[in-house]
Amino acid sequence: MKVTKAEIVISAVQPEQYPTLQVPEVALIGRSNVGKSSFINTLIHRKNLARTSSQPGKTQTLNFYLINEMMHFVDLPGYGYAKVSKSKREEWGNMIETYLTTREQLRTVFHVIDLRHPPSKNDILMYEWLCHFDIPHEVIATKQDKLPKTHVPRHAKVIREELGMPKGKHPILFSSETGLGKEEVWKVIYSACDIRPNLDV
Ligand SMILES: Nc1nc2c(ncn2[C@@H]2O[C@H](COP(=O)(O)OP(=O)(O)OP(=O)(O)O)[C@@H](O)[C@H]2O)c(=O)[nH]1
Ligand SMILES: [Mg+2]
Repeated sequence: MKVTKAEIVISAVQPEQYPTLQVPEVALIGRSNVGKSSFINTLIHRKNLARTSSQPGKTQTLNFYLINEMMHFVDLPGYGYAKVSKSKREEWGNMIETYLTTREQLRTVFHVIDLRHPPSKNDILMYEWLCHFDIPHEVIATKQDKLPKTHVPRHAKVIREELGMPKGKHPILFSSETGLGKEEVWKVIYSACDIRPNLDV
């Protein structure tokens, strides 16, 4: 996709603040600091439109980005960051759950997991939760660039097995550093959102 226009629409905490524009949406979910905001920047070729940080807990609201005036990326706060207070974590959990279970124009969720490590307990719970609520989702195994190439297949297999992904499904290998997986992700978006690329990259 050639992204000619990308802008933040709103940082929302309440459903009343969600954009009213009727365009298909894809959302990013995953552990704090796993690389959700970086994933968005990589897909749209922007350095830091979605704010990133080496400190976990950077994204604290539901951030809606409008792309080419035809779709939204929705960046969600991360889960599983121990240093965030219990009440904040509950608040974020409710915010995420409300969005994921009520947003009609949500077409798919990218569930981002760190390829270097086996999925955490929270990763597994989130995966099961998405399956339980029948929310369309794809697993993204990111930070591929941080692993020696020969280790990649073994790590991808651990993620598949620990999550209990069904036969024929596999995590999409991704790197925000090298752009690996970008084309595969855009294909998922075209299909889920029923949009056509203006120009392939
Ligand atoms: N090497 C490498 N670093 C990455 C990759 N993706 C993200 N990072 C780094 O990981 C850190 C966290 O990235 P973010 O995109 O801010 O993570 P996040 O999931 O949005 O984090 P929260 O908003 O805190 O939940 C940053 O220092 C990024 O530069 C990747 O694919 N490869
Ligand atoms: Mg973030």
